[in-house]
Order: sequence, then C-alpha cells, then structure tokens
Amino acid sequence: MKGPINILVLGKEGVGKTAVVVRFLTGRYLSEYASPEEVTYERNVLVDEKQVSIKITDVAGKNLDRKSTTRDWLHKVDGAVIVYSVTDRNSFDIAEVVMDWLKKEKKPNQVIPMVLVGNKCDLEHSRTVPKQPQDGQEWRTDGYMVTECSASANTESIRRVFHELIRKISEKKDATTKGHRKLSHAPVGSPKLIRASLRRRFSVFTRERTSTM
Ligand SMILES: Nc1nc2c(ncn2[C@@H]2O[C@H](COP(=O)(O)OP(=O)(O)OP(=O)(O)O)[C@@H](O)[C@H]2O)c(=O)[nH]1
Repeated sequence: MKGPINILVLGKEGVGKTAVVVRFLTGRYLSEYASPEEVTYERNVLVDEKQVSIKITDVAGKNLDRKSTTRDWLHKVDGAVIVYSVTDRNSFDIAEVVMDWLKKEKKPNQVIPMVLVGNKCDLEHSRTVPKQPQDGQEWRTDGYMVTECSASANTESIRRVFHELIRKISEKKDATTKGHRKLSHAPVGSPKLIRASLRRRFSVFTRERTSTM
C-alpha cells in the first residue's frame, strides 16, 4: 500500500477528539488539552501484526463550520472518525450532519469509511444519547460503523475504533491496487481486451442506430 493512511477526526467542541487521538497514539489520558486549530500526527502503528503508516488530523470543533478547511482535506482523506459525546445529544446531531456532509462532498467514486463514535461512555449517569446495541456495532453497507468509547477509562475501546477503520481502509486500498494491476497487466489482444473493445464498438453501433431512428 502506497503512502500513509489519512484519517480525519471531526466532531463538536469538547466531545473529546484530542483525548481520543492522544489516547490512541500514546495510551495516556490527560484531563486538559490545549485546543489548537488543527493538529496532524504522523505515526507507524501495528495493526494485525503489520506496520501501517498513518496521518491523523484532529480538527478543532470550533473550526467545524469553516468548511473550507475540511474541504481542502477531502481530496486526500481515506477515512474519518466522527466523535460525539454520549452526554451531549446536540453533539450527536452535529456528528450526523458531518457524516451526511462528508458523504455529499466526496467525489462520485470515492468511498470514505467512517466510524461514528460516542465518547465519554464512562459517564453513564449523564448519558443523553441512547446506548448503541452491541450487535449494531458493525460495518454497515453504506460504509460506516457506530460504536462507543471512553478516552478517560481505557485504551482498548479507542484502539478498536482506529484499528477497525485502518483495516477497512487497507482492504479498500488493496482491492483498488489489485484492480489496477490486473488491468495494466492484461496483455494486448487478451480475451478481456477483445471483449472490452467489442463492447465499445457495439455501443457506438447502437448509439448510431438509435440516433437515426
Ligand atoms: N469523563 C470523560 N471526559 C472526557 C473524555 N474524553 C475527554 N474528556 C474531557 O472532555 C474535555 C474536552 O476534551 P478534548 O479532547 O479537549 O475535546 P475536543 O473535542 O478535542 O475539543 P475541541 O478541541 O475544543 O474541539 C476535556 O476536559 C477532557 O478531559 C472521556 O472519555 N470521559
């Protein structure tokens, strides 16, 4: 797989995006974080015993409506983690809007795997977003999954979020590379090329026929 995997982390202010990213990269939780505009971390991480090079960009919640920042990013993004807080219903609504926005903004053939993650699930007593059923926490057909985590309580729930996403992105990238390789290695005059050429000629023929009718 060529180049690093680019992951964008988005969500409302204060939902714990930085806490989630820092927990994933360092295994540590600090209760206060400075909130710069945008930070990109580059690391090699071990997923399924393979070294994977990743770039994670943590976009400050206050920049969420400055869509140009995210739009600039969109042409190179491979996947996104969209964070809400289980204690803040409005952050869930915003997360859904962000997901819809990403789906709308992506190029026609682009697939952006996304994990919608409810952080702060250690604050069960303050929960305002209903818990995700365990059996619903899988990839859905339109390319996203929903799960919960707690940056303050443990690393495992967060590792799962990023590893699931990295796996999904790697699968997608490998499939694309294989597809390209297959095409570029097809010898001239192979049955595949001949069929493609016949199909092209045939479509010209049908177009001409239709236009004269
Ligand atoms: N209880 C609890 N608090 C958390 C958790 N994750 C983050 N916090 C707290 O939530 C507050 C906001 O966390 P940040 O990581 O700065 O949130 P953010 O989404 O990056 O915020 P912006 O950079 O302003 O967009 C901090 O006080 C964190 O300590 C969590 O899992 N549980």
